[in-house]
Order: sequence, then structure tokens, then C-alpha cells
Amino acid sequence: MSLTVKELVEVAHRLGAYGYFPATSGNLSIREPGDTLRMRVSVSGIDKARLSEADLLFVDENLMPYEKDARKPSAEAIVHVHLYQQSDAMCILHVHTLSNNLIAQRYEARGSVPLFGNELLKALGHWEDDARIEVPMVENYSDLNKLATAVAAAYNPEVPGVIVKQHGIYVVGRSVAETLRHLEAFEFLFALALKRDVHS
Ligand SMILES: CSCCC(=O)C(=O)COP(=O)(O)O
Ligand SMILES: [Zn+2]
Repeated sequence: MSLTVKELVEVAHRLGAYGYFPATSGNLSIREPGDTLRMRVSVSGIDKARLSEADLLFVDENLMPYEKDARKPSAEAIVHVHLYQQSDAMCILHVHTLSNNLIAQRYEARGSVPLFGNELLKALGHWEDDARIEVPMVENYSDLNKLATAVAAAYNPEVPGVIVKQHGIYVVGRSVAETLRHLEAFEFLFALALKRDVHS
């Protein structure tokens, strides 16, 4: 097993232990190095908390398998393709959590989620004093091509994630470890903002 694939499998187990993959939701991928867009993406419909290396299918940008497998790649693999085309990401993690759903609801009218006033903004690449970012949000289109286009269009290179309302978040990074750091920071900051709102 390559180091990166092993890392991705370990991350899946860690996120599963956090309860971030309820009811078989969520998906994960890594991009293969090189100019051609090829990725390893999770099989659709399985419990990602129990992901194994064999559950990471080899697909190209047209979602065609380049290693034979009868199983289907994630229904949302097209979102991964569009995000890879729009960014310098090498890994994408998608999770449905209580915090990312509640914060999306809280800021639905605003159309983005403001994050500010906490040290963990540094884990998202924002080291400036008084750092403040807006996490973009898109509608939860059932047409997955439309969803993929909307997520890629909303992506801001300064903010490594895009929220899908009533659904979850896509998080990107240039390595598995960086993507995990981004995801953990987002989820911490969402939980903090929700509690801060309740008590303010
Ligand atoms: C049962 S969750 C609904 C589909 C979804 O949003 C998701 O993240 C999982 O889809 P996949 O095809 O990757 O299993
Ligand atoms: Zn999903």
C-alpha cells in the first residue's frame, strides 16, 4: 500500500471514530501526481469508517475506471473532479456533520459562514492578526453536475473548503495531512461559532 493511500485509509478511520460519516455518508479521494487527472476515490454506499485500500477505486476525469472494478465510485466523485480542476488540491475529504449542517442553517441568508477570533484560523492558513474568513456555501443541487459546477465556482483558494447547504462540506488540501488539518479546524471553528451564538 502506498504511503498516501495508507494515510487516507487511516484518516477515514479517524473521521469515522469522530462520527463524521453517519449513515454511509461522506467520501474521500486523493489525486495521483501528474498532469492527467486521475484519482483514487471511495466506493459509493459503503461505511467509510471501515474503509480499506481496496475500497479506493482508480478513476479518471470522466469517472471511468482505469483499473477494472465492478463497483461504483462515489456518487459525488464528479464534485471531486471539478474541485481538482479548480485548485491545486491533492486530497479531498467530504463529511456530513451536525456542526457543518447547523452552521450552514445559521448563515443560510448570508450565503457564507464567517469565521474569526480563534487561533485555529492558523490551521486554515490564516496567520494574520484579526484573521477573518468567509466559508462559501452553495445550494444542495440534486443534479450532481450542477452541484459540482457550483462547488468549483464557489471555491476560493484562500479558504480550503466549500459548504453545501443541508448536506455537508468539501475540504481540500495539498496532502492528506493538510486536508485533515483543514477539516478538523473547520469543524472546531463551526462548533465554537455555534456555541458562541447561543451564549451571545
Ligand atoms: C447516504 S448519504 C447520501 C449521499 C452522500 O451525500 C454522500 O456523501 C455519500 O455518497 P457516496 O456515493 O460517496 O457513498
Ligand atoms: Zn455527501
